[in-house]
Amino acid sequence: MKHVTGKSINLALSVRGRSSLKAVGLEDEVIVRHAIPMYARLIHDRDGSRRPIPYGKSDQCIFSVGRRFLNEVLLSAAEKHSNVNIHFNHKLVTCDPETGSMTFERYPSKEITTAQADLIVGCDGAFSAVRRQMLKRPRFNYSQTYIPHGYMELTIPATPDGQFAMEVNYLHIWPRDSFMMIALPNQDKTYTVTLFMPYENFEDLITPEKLLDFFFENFPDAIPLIGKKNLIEDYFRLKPSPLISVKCNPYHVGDKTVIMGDAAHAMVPFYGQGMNAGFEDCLIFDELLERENFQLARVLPEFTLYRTPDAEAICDLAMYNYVEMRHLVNSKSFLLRKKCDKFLNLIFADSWIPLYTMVTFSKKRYHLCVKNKKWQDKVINQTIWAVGVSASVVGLSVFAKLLHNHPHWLEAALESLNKFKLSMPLFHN
Ligand SMILES: Cc1cnn(-c2ccc(OCc3ccccc3)c(C(=O)O)c2)c1-c1ccc(Cl)c(F)c1
Repeated sequence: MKHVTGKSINLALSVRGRSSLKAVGLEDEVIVRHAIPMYARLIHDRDGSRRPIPYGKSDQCIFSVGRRFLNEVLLSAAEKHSNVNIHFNHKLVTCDPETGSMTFERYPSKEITTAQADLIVGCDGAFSAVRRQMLKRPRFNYSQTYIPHGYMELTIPATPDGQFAMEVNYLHIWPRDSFMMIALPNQDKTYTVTLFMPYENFEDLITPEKLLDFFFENFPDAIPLIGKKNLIEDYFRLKPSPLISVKCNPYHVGDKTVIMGDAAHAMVPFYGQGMNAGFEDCLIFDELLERENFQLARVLPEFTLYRTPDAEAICDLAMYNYVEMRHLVNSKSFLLRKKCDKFLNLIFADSWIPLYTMVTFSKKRYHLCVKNKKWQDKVINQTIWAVGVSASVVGLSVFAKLLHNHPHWLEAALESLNKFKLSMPLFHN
């Protein structure tokens, strides 16, 4: 698979994305025919040990799907509709979001062609050409953040006998402080490995020796899996891709233009929700079309109003995870975090659900996941505080009762304290 800079080779599909595929009758084709379920994380430690942490019940899994396969399935399904015309190799050069006029440059002829739309739906990614035109309009809010980390995709080939080189139904994670690496399985028995690292670290690894030393120190078990030759060739052939988070508002212009997916809310990949959020945009937009009887003048502003809090919440959660995960210096801290999550969920059952579980394995609106998490934290803190206070009260009353029943214990304690003070020159005033 040729690496296209900035486009990950495989993606994590979870329940939100599945629901959108189901709505267009493609869930089985993607899930049954192609996707590889990952029922747990497999945390790789520096010493080469691996520990699985299941996502939860057996039906709670995320799926690894290939971008190319997904594109092919979606395009094939779209072109089956007689009213769909697909024009490849047409780059949108500019558009007028208010009138729906569009100008394209054809590749490779560079011929300019125009078109007029009743509705422009801009799903053209984090560096959207449609959004660029919206940006020129008054009262269009926009913010973007490049994080110091970049990412590079490497490959773990299949074994000589054509099998997966690692355990297959896992999301492989190597948590290493500010370096993070993950691997998702592909249908061709390879793994796509994504190395997340500050650009300055990528820039430090300028020779094969430095690269191998770095991997030997941080990801020793990955060297034989990727292969030294492949690692060196891929690493120096590719360039790290930037990671950007984009928020903007509104997502529409009048009844003529709407943006969705990364064009509307690009997020850093540390929640594995980018594609799921974009697919969920489509489902929500479709439901609004039905509900408002295709009145675009109502549907578009409603889409902005409804979707903005959720899109911004998941952008914030992904950035929050980016910060959090860098403090998981090794697998033990990652494991501890997840064990705490599991313990609290066991103790507080349905009133305490790990945030990752709410986001990944439910369709609860993203902003309500955050709201619920804040409520959960408040309840936990209050519960722990109450347990702490009552334990102290109980402890003190037991202590007072003991002293009441054995007054000589207090005399003996005070006498030995005096002796200790006399023996310590520090206490002499
Ligand atoms: C592609 C994909 C799909 N889901 N996730 C994901 C993300 C976060 C997770 O935990 C957050 C957390 C763990 C421990 C402490 C705080 C937060 C978990 C998990 O719990 O398994 C899984 C990723 C992913 C993407 C990039 C990196 Cl670097 C990564 F490690 C995983």
